Amino acid sequence: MGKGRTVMEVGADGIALITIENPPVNALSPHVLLSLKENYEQVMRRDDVKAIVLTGAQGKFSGGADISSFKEGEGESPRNSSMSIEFLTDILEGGRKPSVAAIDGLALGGGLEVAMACHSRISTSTAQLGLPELQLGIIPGLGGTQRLPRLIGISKSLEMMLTSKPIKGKEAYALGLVDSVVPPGDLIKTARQWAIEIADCRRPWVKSLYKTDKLESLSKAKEILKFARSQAQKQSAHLEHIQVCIDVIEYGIVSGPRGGLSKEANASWKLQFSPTSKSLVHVFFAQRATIKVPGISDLGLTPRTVSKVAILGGGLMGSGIATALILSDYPVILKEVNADFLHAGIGRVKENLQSRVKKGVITQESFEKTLSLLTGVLDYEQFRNVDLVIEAVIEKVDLKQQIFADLEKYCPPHCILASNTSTIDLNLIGEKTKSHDRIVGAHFFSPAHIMPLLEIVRTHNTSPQVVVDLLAVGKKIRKTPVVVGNCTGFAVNRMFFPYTQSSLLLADHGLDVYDIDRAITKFGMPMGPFRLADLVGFGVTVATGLQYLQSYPERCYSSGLMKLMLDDNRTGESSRKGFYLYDGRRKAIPDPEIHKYIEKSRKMAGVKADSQLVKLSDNDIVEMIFLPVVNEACRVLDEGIAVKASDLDIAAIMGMGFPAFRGGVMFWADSLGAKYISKRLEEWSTTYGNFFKPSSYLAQRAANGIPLVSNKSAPTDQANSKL
Ligand SMILES: C[C@H](O)CC(=O)SCCNC(=O)CCNC(=O)[C@H](O)C(C)(C)COP(=O)(O)OP(=O)(O)OC[C@H]1O[C@@H](n2cnc3c(N)ncnc32)[C@H](O)[C@@H]1OP(=O)(O)O
Repeated sequence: MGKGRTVMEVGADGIALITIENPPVNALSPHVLLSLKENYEQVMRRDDVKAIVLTGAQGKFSGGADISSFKEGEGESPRNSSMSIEFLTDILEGGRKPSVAAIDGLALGGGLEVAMACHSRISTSTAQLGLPELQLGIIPGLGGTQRLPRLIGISKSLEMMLTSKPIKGKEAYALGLVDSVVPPGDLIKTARQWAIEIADCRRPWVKSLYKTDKLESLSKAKEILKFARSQAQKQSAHLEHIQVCIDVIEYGIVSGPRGGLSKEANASWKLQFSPTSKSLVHVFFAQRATIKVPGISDLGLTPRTVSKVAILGGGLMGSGIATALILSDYPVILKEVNADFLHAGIGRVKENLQSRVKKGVITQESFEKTLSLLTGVLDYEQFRNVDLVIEAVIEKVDLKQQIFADLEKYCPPHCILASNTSTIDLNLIGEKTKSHDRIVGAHFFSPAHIMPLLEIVRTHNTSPQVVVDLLAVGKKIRKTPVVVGNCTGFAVNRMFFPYTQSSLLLADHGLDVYDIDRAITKFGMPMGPFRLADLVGFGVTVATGLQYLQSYPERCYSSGLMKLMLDDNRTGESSRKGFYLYDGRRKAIPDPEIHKYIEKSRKMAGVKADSQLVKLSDNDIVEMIFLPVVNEACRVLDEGIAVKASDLDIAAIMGMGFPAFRGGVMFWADSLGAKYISKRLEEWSTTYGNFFKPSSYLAQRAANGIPLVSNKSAPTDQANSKL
């Protein structure tokens, strides 16, 4: 990110046009803000300037404060307070000359806050306006908590801040956040005219900070804020900054906006250095770094056009993938083996789309249009002009081998041949073909049209062009791709296996499964391992567990617990009986009966209930479950299966539900330190066996006293050499 600047041009009409220039998103770096302040000090002095139009270069107003500079200034006194009060409030908003913001593209965070300090805002209909600071663990720090409620009311402004979702220019106009919506070509001209009219007192000179007409009454305001506070407490108990944001808004309403500004500035500065913000900022950059893959994205390859996609298998995965693709305008051919299966597959796609219509995400009209992109087939006839095939049939090696041999016959030679397998070695799948360079894994997560992660699995033979093509498809369907190497379980499932196994080990050793689920949920996972096993179904978990046992026998804890329950027709949520019992509304109710299975499983494993383990604290439970996950993540990195540690953070957050506010599994591990993790694992391995044995990568880092991940977003040397 460059340091940026603002550029000023004074026209014969007396308008100073100030343009923010800091590609790619015109972020408000300290340089940009300083330069803006200097421009303003100059225009206030110049007699030839009547009014100011503020805009952003390259069709983007501003993407907000420069996130990469957040770590600067820790321990110093707040910089935001002088910016939000002395500059924005006293010079820009309080100055003798009016300012109009001309907004195209983005006005996010600090960008929108600067625009709100202007006396009027003109935007295009497609401009995106929002205050997404909360998603970074901070609160708006340039007056947003005070000006937005005064421009559009508390209810809507709370919604915008709490969801971090931007609104488009048209909606902003309806709410009163912008004063006019014009085509991009008329933006600057209109803003100039508007600024002149304000200066000539032909239009109102509005200071947002002191507007009151949109604010709800004090009693109503308190009611809205109380409700928001209790909702946030229920949904995001770990996230203190949400409560701080609500407090700051309330303070401004009760004590006046000027006091609100100071409180906001201090709180936002402090939050910037909180562990939550550091984690979420790491996640922001880690997510954007997943597409930077050495030996792939640095070759200067251009993605080839993918105009048509074919999917094999209309089950849960295949139909979800088809839904994701047609929703992004890809024409899709869905192949099944018989008319009944095909009918069911298309039915699933329809249901996925219908649920969007019900939620108001798409209209009935766009439902019809989207569905018309899907064609069901029973043979390969229409595969002759597809550019990408995604196989999503059941996990049977011989079936997949036959399918890939057929695909080689029927698809054009340039067509990418992808498999959605979650565990099977891709070399095995492609064994009966000569097309190894175009075979790749496209591992989606269920439900595929909703879950944001796409694991792109490359073998030693997959061509970089194919990976580049798939990265582009992933971007178009709005998935976050993580490029990984080929092995049993790839990255996400490799991390999932020890998660499930350590939970089963603890249960066999006498720990209450409901206590485990509670401790893990308290840590921030959406549900505990046993509730998750019920959701996924024991059949799948037992089958994938076997694959792991075959591939990595030296470090498996093999528990018979789920198999025992499966044999008794307890399959998980689908049979309304798993570790929990389920009523008709999916409520999970603990079942004392499960002790019977645990007793049996314990006997089979030849272990005894351990009085030490039974007394474990919540923190110890979390560590006994997640430190083996960290250990496996270290192996994945060491083997070059993942290119960089930050990719594993994203894979854990988006594929496993690891709490983003902890920064991902490796970022969290670094907060504990390799030495501590290795020591704990070593202790447990002497008592409970090899399952806990620290990997050589971890042990080496611990012994040498270096952080687990020395440079979190830099590729490992091993990754370069092995992939
Ligand atoms: C004081 C204030 O209240 C505090 C704030 O303003 S906090 C900042 C608030 N703003 C935000 O949260 C916006 C964050 N950015 C985004 O959501 C998206 O980047 C966007 C919608 C602006 C653009 O999305 P998109 O076009 O898909 O591009 P995207 O790949 O995300 O970003 C392009 C590049 O700009 C960088 N970038 C985007 N916004 C940035 C920002 N605010 N600061 C620093 N870098 C930023 C990205 O890291 C990326 O860099 P890279 O090319 O080196 O990987």
